[in-house]
Amino acid sequence: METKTAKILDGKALAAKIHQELAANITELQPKIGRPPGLAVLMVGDNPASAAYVSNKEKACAKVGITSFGKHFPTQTSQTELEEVIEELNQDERVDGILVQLPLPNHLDAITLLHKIAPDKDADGLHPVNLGRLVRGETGLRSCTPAGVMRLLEEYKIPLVGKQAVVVGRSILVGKPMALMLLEADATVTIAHSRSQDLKSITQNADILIAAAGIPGLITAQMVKPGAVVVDVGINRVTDSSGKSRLVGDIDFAATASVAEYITPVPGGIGPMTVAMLLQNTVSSYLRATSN
Ligand SMILES: Nc1nc(=O)c2c([nH]1)NC[C@@H]1CN(c3ccc(C(=O)N[C@@H](CCC(=O)O)C(=O)O)cc3)C=[N+]21
Repeated sequence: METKTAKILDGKALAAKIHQELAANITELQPKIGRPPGLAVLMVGDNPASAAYVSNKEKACAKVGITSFGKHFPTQTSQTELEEVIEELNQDERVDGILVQLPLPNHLDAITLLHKIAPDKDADGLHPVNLGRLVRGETGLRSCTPAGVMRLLEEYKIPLVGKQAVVVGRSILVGKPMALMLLEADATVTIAHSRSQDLKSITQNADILIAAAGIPGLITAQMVKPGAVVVDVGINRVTDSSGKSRLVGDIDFAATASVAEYITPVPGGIGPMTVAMLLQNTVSSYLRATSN
């Protein structure tokens, strides 16, 4: 019997292309504007995963010509101190984007902190003003991970109008804004989550299935409709039987690849797209800040 294999939605390649386009834009604009775009990345504490992500973001900035203002604070840093730093960055004309790396240490209130970021410098697109703009279909900074998913689907010309899209996960970071963006693109959207009954019967209807629950192996091949487009937003570090650590998504990739028409890999799928959208948001803020 012939076994089919899904085509790969290559986020890593598209992210590289977007980086090149942004770099070319910046090279052209910088002499006219008189300064490069700037992104401030605030990290608190020494969570090794966060440190690795932050360092990736800073490297990506350097590659495209965005100045990164890295601010690394000790774990005990107070809420007031961080709020003051954000206030200064809001006023700093060299800074177009501000990002607070999550998760934060427990004594800090992430929500209150994110509220302090000037909405037009909210490179992560997580400020309530930007989420509200998304609800209303207004222009604004869009959350990076779901924006990266949409950009990747667009690149491969995946039809969305009238299609059944199922988002598994309802976080503020991914699930909720993802559902809104799919709705904006005229898909018929269902949000499933940890309390959903009979998850399989829901996912089996999906023409477009987005897994964003953060649970390794949650989506098995039996849960996927043949010919579906499957997007894996999960980034889970697991230790395999030989004791080696590796990244896996929420989807059983090997088995699902023989059922789906398209699939995103982990790594090399949505992770790099998230970083590309962060840089793109920073450049849009730069254009807006300098165009008047
Ligand atoms: N304020 C804030 N904004 C975020 O966007 C944010 C955050 N906090 N906290 C943590 C999560 C996680 N996240 C990732 C982004 C890219 C990759 C990525 O590029 N991953 C590579 C692999 C990297 C590796 O090998 O470790 C890939 O999937 O190919 C992963 C994870 C952004 N986050």
